[in-house]
Amino acid sequence: MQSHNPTADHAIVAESLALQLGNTSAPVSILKGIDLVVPKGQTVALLGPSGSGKSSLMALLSGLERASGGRLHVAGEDFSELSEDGLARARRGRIGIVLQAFHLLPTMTALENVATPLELAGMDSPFDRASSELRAVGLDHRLDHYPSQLSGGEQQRVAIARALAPDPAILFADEPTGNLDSETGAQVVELLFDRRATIGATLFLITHDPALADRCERVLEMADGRIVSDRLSR
Ligand SMILES: Nc1ncnc2c1ncn2[C@@H]1O[C@H](COP(=O)(O)OP(=O)(O)OP(=O)(O)O)[C@@H](O)[C@H]1O
Repeated sequence: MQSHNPTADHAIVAESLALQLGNTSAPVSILKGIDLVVPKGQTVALLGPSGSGKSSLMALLSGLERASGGRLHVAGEDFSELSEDGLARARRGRIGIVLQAFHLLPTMTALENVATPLELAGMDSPFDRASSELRAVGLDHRLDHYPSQLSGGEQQRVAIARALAPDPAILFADEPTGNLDSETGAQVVELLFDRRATIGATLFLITHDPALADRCERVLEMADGRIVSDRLSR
């Protein structure tokens, strides 16, 4: 008989997740036991004061950093069992990440910025796929432009296209509008939610903006390394 694996039904299952930094003689406890279950396809906003641990939690959940303790399953993979290399492989294609600073490679065009990770992940027709995702974010006329030739809003749209082109199970976004003016930020948010809905990815979004948080189905709040509030917003 096949055993039922509850972690496969969820995008994220974290149990007593902990993160300590600093050296062993003077460890600093950054995350102090996070328990969190996120169903597939849910949109989750993470709020909390500066220094409360939001980016650190996202770094663990997205596989950018390893936890110091606890268990973590993400998109059906046991992240707690993986080495750094294993995490990098597990992230590929499963997880998309959009950060406040767009992190595009300056020597590559918009098209190359989106296509190269697809190529590295061994996906078919990376350039066709990249240009179709860039078209979906309204940048078909900017494919051959370098990041320095694009506005902030356009650069963030390239970053969104890069994150979504592999069809990830989970999209993580850390203050994705933090470097944009409010009108451009609002357009980028529309696009992010629209594209996410089209591919059905789970969304995990860090924001300081309560209005943006309310667009998500669920709102978590952190304080001092812990989740202190967890509510459904609609
Ligand atoms: N590499 C590090 N070494 C030591 N302490 C760190 C390190 N990175 C983060 N911290 C500390 O961990 C705590 C949580 O930081 P984190 O960046 O996760 O908070 P945050 O809620 O995302 O803050 P913000 O909203 O300002 O981005 C902070 O007290 C920070 O100083």
